Amino acid sequence: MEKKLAIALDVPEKNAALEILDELEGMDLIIKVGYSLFLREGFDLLSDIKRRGFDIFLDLKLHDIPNTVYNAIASAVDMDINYLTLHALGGKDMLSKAVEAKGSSGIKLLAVTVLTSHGEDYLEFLGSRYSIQQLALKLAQTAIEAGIDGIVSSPFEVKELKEHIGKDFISVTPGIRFEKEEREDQKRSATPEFAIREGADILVIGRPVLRSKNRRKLVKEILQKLKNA
Ligand SMILES: O=c1ccn([C@@H]2O[C@H](COP(=O)(O)O)[C@@H](O)[C@H]2O)c(=O)[nH]1
Repeated sequence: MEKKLAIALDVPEKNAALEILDELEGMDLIIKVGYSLFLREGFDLLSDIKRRGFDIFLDLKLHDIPNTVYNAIASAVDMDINYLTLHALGGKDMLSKAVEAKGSSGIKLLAVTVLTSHGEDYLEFLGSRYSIQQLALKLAQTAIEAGIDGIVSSPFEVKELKEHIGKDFISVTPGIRFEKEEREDQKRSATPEFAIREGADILVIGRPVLRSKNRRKLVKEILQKLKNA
């Protein structure tokens, strides 16, 4: 598939969001809206995003009992969104119900494996007998078997997932940072070049773009890297 860039619109409210959307208008981008902005601004903001020609990635990271996730996704299919996340940790039954609720709608369901803010120490703390790589693969395999469209992981797991999962899927990688840039809370972060090389299909980037003095220029540069891949 054509490689894409998702901008994480992690800003506190609508005016800040619109300023960024206006700056990026006309570019071939996915706009990722997390639950903090969505809870504050709701569907109106999603319409603003669509009106500017962007695809919408609603990052709600659903994780609940199967029936509740089924109902959430049944509601989501009526909205004009392109991608929606849920946690693979919710298990096979939850993932299968999500796929059932999605039905024939065009929405792409993306399963989050191990958050990019976690390191091996967190799995040790949980008493896991799996490494991050192993757990991400196990969760991704379960999600893809259930019929989920894509997998969210750090760039470090992409190659292994692509090699071991016998089906096509969309690989989505947050945790993107430029060389020598502050990683903040991202423990498994990598450069755009690395993520592309490993086979990621959608790169998700938030703060490095949001804090840039010239967001449009920076986004253009990343899009060029994706185009050249
Ligand atoms: O494992 C995950 C899953 C989702 N995210 C989300 O991606 C962006 C990353 O933002 P940055 O500012 O580039 O760190 C953010 O919205 C997260 O909620 C993730 O980082 N890791």
